[in-house]
Parts: sequence; C-alpha cells; structure tokens
Amino acid sequence: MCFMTCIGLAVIPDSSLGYEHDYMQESEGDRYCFIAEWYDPHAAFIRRYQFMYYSKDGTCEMFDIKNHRMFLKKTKLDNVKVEDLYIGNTVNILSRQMNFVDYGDEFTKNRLTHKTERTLGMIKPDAVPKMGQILDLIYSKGFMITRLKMCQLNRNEAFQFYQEHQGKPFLDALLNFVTRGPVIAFEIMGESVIQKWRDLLGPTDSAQARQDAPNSIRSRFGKDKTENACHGSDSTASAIRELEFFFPSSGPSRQNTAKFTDCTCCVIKPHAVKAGQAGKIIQAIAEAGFEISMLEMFHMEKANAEEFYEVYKSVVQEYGAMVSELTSGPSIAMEIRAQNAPQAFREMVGPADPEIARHLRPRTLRALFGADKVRNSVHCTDLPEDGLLEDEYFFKILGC
Ligand SMILES: Nc1ncnc2c1ncn2[C@@H]1O[C@H](COP(=O)(O)OP(=O)(O)OP(=O)(O)O)[C@@H](O)[C@H]1O
Repeated sequence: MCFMTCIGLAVIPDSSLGYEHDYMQESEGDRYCFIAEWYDPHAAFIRRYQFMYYSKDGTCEMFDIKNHRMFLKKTKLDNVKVEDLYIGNTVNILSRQMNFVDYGDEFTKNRLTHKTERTLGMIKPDAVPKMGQILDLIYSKGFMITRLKMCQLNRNEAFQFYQEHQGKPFLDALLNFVTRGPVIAFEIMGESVIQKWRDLLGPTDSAQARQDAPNSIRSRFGKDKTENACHGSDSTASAIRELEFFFPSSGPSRQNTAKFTDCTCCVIKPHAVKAGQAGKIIQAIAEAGFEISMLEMFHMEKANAEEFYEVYKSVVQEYGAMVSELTSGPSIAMEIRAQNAPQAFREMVGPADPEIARHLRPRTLRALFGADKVRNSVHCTDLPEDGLLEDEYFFKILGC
C-alpha cells in the first residue's frame, strides 16, 4: 500500500516516538496519522510530513519525513478538526498549505475510510434555478461537498454518462432534457453517502416521491419521471466512474458555462462554505434577481490567492489575513450576471465590515452571513472594469 511506503520513508517508526499502536485505542482517544505534502516555493520541492491528530484534545503534531525532525510540536490548531481529516483536503499550518495525500497508518485507514465514502450528485437542468435550496438542504443534512462545478453537457457526453440506459424507450427524452441547459455536478463525502444521498433523492418518479417520500428532493423539486431534479450514483463503481466523468483526473474538463458578458465575480469564502452557508447565500443571490451563470468550487493555492488579491496588497492592511482566509479551505466562485452587474451586485453584498453592514445595511449578504472584516462571507468585484477580469481569472485560468 502506498501509505506503508510513505511511513517507511519517515524513518521515524511509531515506537521510536513512543506511540504504540495500542495507544490509539485507549480511552484517552484516537491518534490519526496522515501523510501531508507542502510545495515549498523557495526550494521548488515538495516536502512530506507525518501529520498526527489526537482526538482527545484536538492537538496536532508533525514530523518532517526527509529531514527526520519534528516540524510541529503538539499544538492545538483552531482550523484543524477531525472532520478536516480526509485525503485530498488542504489545511493551512504555519502559513503552509498542507495537502493530505495518504493515510499514515492502518488504524487511520480502517477508522476513517468508511467515513469518507464519495458519490456524485447532479442538479439537472430543471432544478438549476433552485440550486440554492438544494445545496442548502444538502448542507443541512450534514453532507460535505468536496467538489462542485456547473457545466453544459453536449449530446455525446450525455449519452456517455447515461450509457447504461442505451436501448431504453426514455433515453432520447432523457438526453434532450439533460442537454437543454446547465447541470451542476458535485462530489459529496460522508459515511454511507451513496445510499444516504439516494434516500434523500427519493423515488425516480417525482409524483411517486410526493406520495412515498414527501420530504425528498424529487418530491419537493421534481416535476415528473424524467424531470426529477437531481441524480445520484447508485453504487461504488458508478460513483467512481461518474466522478471521473465530471472531475477527470487528467485531460480536458467538462465545458463550463461562463458567458463573460455583463458580469461580475462573487466568491463565497471558505469560512462560509465550511459553515454550510453556501446554499443560503446562493439562494439569496438568485432570489434578488441575479443570474448565476457559472459556479465552481476551488481550493485556492497561496500564490493564486496573492495574485487574485494583488490590487489590495499595499492598500488594505488585512491583505495577509485575506490571503490566508481564501486559502483556508474550499471556496465557491461564481459568475453573476445582470445589468450593471458589478455595481448592482456590490449593493447587495454591502459594506466590507459586517458589523457596519449590520447597522447600516442589515439585508445585505455581509450583514447576514459575515463574521468579521476578513471573514465577511463573500468577495465581490470592486471596480466595474474588473468584473470580467476576475471571472476570467477563475473560469479561464484556474478552472481549465
Ligand atoms: N420510465 C421512465 N420514463 C422517463 N424517464 C425515466 C424513466 N426512468 C428513468 N428515467 C430518467 O432517467 C434517469 C435515470 O434512470 P434510473 O433508472 O437510473 O433512475 P434513478 O437511479 O432513480 O435516477 P438517477 O440515475 O438520475 O439518479 C432518471 O433519473 C430519470 O430522469
């Protein structure tokens, strides 16, 4: 197994550190171990670490694998909780973006693998206008969205996606339906999430869903047998295939839906995504009459965040904290369209400081969802001429 090799490289066996395997199962709590990587831009080199998390007190500890020395003494990090421990996640530690690339031991693998099952969900074209409510429902059920992208499928792609229905009488109608407008594909992660997500969807036929599962997504948002709001993979094998279809590990990605006209840019910041507020924010934007013509989840790297916020560098004293927030977890970038989009949308977003927003403009996004000046729920484009540039940055440069 890959993680065995990694631990082999560490040259710091558990026992030499005084951690015996049994320790992990003592009543004192569990110790989870991961292999974390950080790209060191100065050395142009990927550094590898053993990362330990102690569930008893939420402390973390790290060892530099190559240099055989401690990198971080046992410390409590506010931004690292047990729910952040999954392969593919990135966390900021000592101003470095650490990427969890593998489990560090059998115990961690056995304990956490089933909690990080992944499946593909898709909002179909009929329900895209209701994306805010649907995403909010997903968050409220405790699911974790780890990837998300709006795309436009062509007929060939739709056929490839629904290949198992080849020869069925409803295939043609199904292909027409899923290609008539954008879809939103997303990866959800959690314990038994394949089955739980299908339970939340309800029966295929929306009318039957209204009878048998009135709280299900298809009951609430679907129309009939074909236009039934959302899709969910039906097995582990389908989930793997369908996730690869929408989020390919190599090669070109699916056509995004950005229009790059009459637009501005909005980014739901990591703290708001983490707090499960993304659905409510999206719903508020849509209900205010703005068109959300593209959205995608990004895990911003520090260099990209610095570049994106470049204009604030010597102007705003919170610049460093802003970069740190934007790289602290997944964010959701959106292309927002309307007449005078940058100005109209800024009005809706409100003053940069949520405290001021709550006093002066209590209905604005930052008043409703912001925590403080840096964690103020969303970024929006400041200058009208930058709306297009910022959308291009996300959807032409980062997203490709
Ligand atoms: N009898 C039918 N008439 C019309 N459309 C259908 C019919 N059966 C299935 N569909 C459409 O094809 C999709 C895929 O069918 P499938 O049998 O896999 O249903 P499902 O597993 O409930 O849905 P999904 O795969 O979209 O999660 C359905 O979601 C629906 O949009």
